[in-house]
Amino acid sequence: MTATALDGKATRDEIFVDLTERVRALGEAGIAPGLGTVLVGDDPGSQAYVRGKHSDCAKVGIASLRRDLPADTTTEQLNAVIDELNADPACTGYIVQLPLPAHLDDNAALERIAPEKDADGLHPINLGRLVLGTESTLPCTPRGVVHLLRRYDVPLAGARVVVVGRGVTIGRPIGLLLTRRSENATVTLCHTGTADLASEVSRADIVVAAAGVPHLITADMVKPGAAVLDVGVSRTDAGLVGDVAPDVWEVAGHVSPNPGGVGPLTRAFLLVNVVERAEKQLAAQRAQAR
Ligand SMILES: NC(=O)C1=CN([C@@H]2O[C@H](COP(=O)(O)OP(=O)(O)OC[C@H]3O[C@@H](n4cnc5c(N)ncnc54)[C@H](OP(=O)(O)O)[C@@H]3O)[C@@H](O)[C@H]2O)C=CC1
Ligand SMILES: Nc1nc(=O)c2c([nH]1)NC[C@@H]1CN(c3ccc(C(=O)N[C@@H](CCC(=O)O)C(=O)O)cc3)C=[N+]21
Repeated sequence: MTATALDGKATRDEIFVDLTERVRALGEAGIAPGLGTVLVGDDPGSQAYVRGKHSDCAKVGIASLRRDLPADTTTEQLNAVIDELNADPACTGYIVQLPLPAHLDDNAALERIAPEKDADGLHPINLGRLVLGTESTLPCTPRGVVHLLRRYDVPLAGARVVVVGRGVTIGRPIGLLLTRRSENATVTLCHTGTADLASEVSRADIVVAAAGVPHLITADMVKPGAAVLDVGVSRTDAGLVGDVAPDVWEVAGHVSPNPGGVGPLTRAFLLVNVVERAEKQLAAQRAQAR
C-alpha cells in the first residue's frame, strides 16, 4: 500500500484559476493589487523562493515589486526600503524574506511592516489578532496546510495533530489555526526539548513536519493511515530534502510530497492574502460611496 499524495501543484492551479478571475474583477473596479518582496543577500534558496513568488504573480495578473539588497545592507538601509514600500500605493502587500543575514533582526523587520500590508501574516498585530480570534491576515504556510487537508477530505475535527518544530513561519502559528472551532483539532507542539518525539508522533492522526531536518520522520514513528505533511526543506548535496523519509509513504494514508506539496500552496496563499486585502479595500470604498 502506498499513501495518497496531497498534490500541492494541482491544488495551487485550482486556486490560481479562482484568483485570476478575482484579480480581473478588481481591475475592472479600478484596483490593481501589487505584491512586493524584500530579499537581502544571496542565499540561493531564498532567491529561488522570491523568483517563484514573482512568477506566480505574473500567472494571476498581480503586479510585483522587487527589492533585492546586498548581503551587507545595514539596518538603516533595510528600514528605508520597508518605509518606502509602506508608503507606496502600488504595493498593496509585501514580504521580507526570512531569515535575514545574521547582522539584521528578523523580528524588528517584521514589526516595521505596515500591518495592513503584511502579506505573510507574521506582523505581531496579525499574530496577536490570530490569538484573539479577530479578523486578521493569516500566515501562508499554515493556511496552505489546512487547505490541503480539507481539499483531500482529511478529517480535522477531533483529530490529533502533532506539529514538529516551533519556528515562526509554521510551527508556532499553525496550532492557532487548527484549534479554532472551525477546525477543532487537538494539537501537540514538539521541538528539540521534546522528550520522546517518536512516541508523540506515533499518536498523531496528522503530522506536520516543520523542523528542517532531513528525513526526521520515519515510517516506524507513523501511525498507519495518518496524514503526513512534509513542510521542512533542507538543501543538501543530493538536492532539496524534506523532513519526511521516503518509507513513510508505505504506512501513511496521505503524504504531501516535497517539493510539490506545501511549498506551492505557501506561495498561493501569499497571493490570496493580497487579493483578499484588495477586495476588503474595494468593499470599504463602496460602503463609503453609498
Ligand atoms: N514548504 C514551505 O512552504 C515552507 C517551508 N519552510 C521550512 O520549514 C522549516 C521550518 O521553518 P520555520 O518555521 O521557519 O522554523 P525554524 O527553521 O525557525 O525552526 C525549526 C524548528 O524545528 C525544531 N527542530 C529542529 N530539529 C528538531 C528535532 N530533531 N526534533 C524536533 N524539533 C526539531 C527547532 O527546535 P528548537 O526551537 O528547539 O531549536 C525549531 O523550533 C524550515 O526547513 C523551512 O525552510 C518554511 C516555510 C514555508
Ligand atoms: N517571510 C518569509 N515568508 C515565507 O513564506 C518564507 C520565508 N520568509 N523564508 C523561507 C520560507 C520557505 N518558503 C518556501 C516557499 C515556497 C517553497 C516552494 O514553492 N517550493 C517548491 C520547490 C521550489 C524549488 O524547487 O526551489 C515546492 O515545494 O514544490 C518552499 C519554501 C517560504 N518561506
